[in-house]
Amino acid sequence: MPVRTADDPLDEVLKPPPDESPEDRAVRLQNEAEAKRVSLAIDASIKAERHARRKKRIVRLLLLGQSESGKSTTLRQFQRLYTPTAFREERILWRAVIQLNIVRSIRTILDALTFPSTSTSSPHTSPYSSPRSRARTISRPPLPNHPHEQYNGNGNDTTLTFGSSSSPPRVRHRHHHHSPPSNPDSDGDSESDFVHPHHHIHHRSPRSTSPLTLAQNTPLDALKARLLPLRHIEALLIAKLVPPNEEEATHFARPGPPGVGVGAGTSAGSSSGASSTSGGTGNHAYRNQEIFVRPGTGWKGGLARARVTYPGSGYGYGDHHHGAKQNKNGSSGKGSGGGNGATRPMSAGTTGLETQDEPQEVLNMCRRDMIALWNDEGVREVLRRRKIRIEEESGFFLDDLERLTSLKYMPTDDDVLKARLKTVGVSEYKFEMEATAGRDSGTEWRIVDVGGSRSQRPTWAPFFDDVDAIIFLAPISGFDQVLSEDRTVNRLVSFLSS
Ligand SMILES: Nc1nc2c(ncn2[C@@H]2O[C@H](COP(=O)(O)OP(=O)(O)OP(=O)(O)O)[C@@H](O)[C@H]2O)c(=O)[nH]1
Ligand SMILES: [Mg+2]
Repeated sequence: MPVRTADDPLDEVLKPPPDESPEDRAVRLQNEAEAKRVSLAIDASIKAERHARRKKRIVRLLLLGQSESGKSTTLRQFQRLYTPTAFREERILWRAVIQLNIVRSIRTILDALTFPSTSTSSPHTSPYSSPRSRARTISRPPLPNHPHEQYNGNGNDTTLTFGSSSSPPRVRHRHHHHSPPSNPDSDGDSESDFVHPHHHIHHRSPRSTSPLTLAQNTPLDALKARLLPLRHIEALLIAKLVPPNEEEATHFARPGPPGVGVGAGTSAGSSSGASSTSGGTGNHAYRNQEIFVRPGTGWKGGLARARVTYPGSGYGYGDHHHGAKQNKNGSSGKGSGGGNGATRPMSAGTTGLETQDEPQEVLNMCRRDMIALWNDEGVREVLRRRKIRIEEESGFFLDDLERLTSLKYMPTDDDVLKARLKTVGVSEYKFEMEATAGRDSGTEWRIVDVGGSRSQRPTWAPFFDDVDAIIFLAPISGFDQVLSEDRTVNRLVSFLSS
């Protein structure tokens, strides 16, 4: 039977040496007292933390619904109502999204004028065309492939006249001839869409000078040339919004054939890795696909010129991003980042964003032309006949150009809520109600925002387990609309089967 030499093996290890001097003994005792003090402090802190965690109520909320149903908008509403200070500080960062929304709306118009019906302005392919018109065109046969509607590559073959011409509607084809549609008012995507008392489409030799003008007597070609910098701005904004390592962050629309549209062949310029941001030989299939970024703060961080740490800010900028193929137990899962001590972009007034912003300067420079373009009756008529209702689309700001293009423009709360940036992936945001929001502090809200398009829905599954509430958003306008990702599916039907 073994003989015990000590009650505690540690005593054996830690016991003082037998020949310890009185001085060494004093030092040792002092060290032991200090160690005990630190240990007790750690115990007390752990106990207090446990107590606080038990006291704090955490509410987990999952936002679900189709794409464009308003999930991210609802999230922003939460931020606006319950963390107003943080929301206000962040508004300047939304300016880039609003700029991009504007630039893309303008390009949609110019594309509609430049590519009458074979290109992206077709309701069959343009995400900017009204969902209603898309719904109506679901079962239509493909567009007639009229030779005169095809782009010939020189960028000058199709020209439009706008203005107060009293000439009757007419279509002239210098190189091609075909019979006009039997019913000019039919709902089809026919040549008749482009015939209007106030404008005339015709083809001319590439060398001819455009006789065609906007109502303000501005030749369309000249206007397009003056709006060319918007192409660069579009690429620049995407490069700003998309983190450098984001491979599929954007299906950025590629420019059309050389020399056509808002601008052609403008490279991404300062692109810092935004994939396929531009290029002169783009594939039309990608031309008008909607731009998206991963949710979370990645794009916001990219916009901020400086960062600052807000200890105890109570607002979780360090939201947890979950990739499309990642479940919530993945490497970016809960428990890290966010909350106190999170890093967040600095806000307006301190970053200098409002004074040194190239896109804003370019928009300011182009504002007269953009306003003229949008307000031109002939242009409106072309859009109407093309059934492109950008004013019904999310991210529509063209009615507010005067204000939005000011050099000192600061997005209002409403602007931020209206801005459209598609979500891909899943992200969790932490909120702790600010005292100014008039609510009890102590409740932490964790809101999960997901991408709503059909390809994104498998990523929702892991988040059902651990939620206190789910808000499923269903836009009531969807009854006669179709999914942008599949225009053969009615939105309401898709919603009911989600
Ligand atoms: N008129 C109107 N527009 C709204 C309303 N709610 C949201 N919107 C607009 O509709 C768009 C909805 O976009 P998001 O909130 O980004 O939609 P989402 O559900 O997050 O879409 P995905 O990120 O693609 O899944 C925004 O541009 C809003 O401005 C509303 O109640 N009325
Ligand atoms: Mg969203």
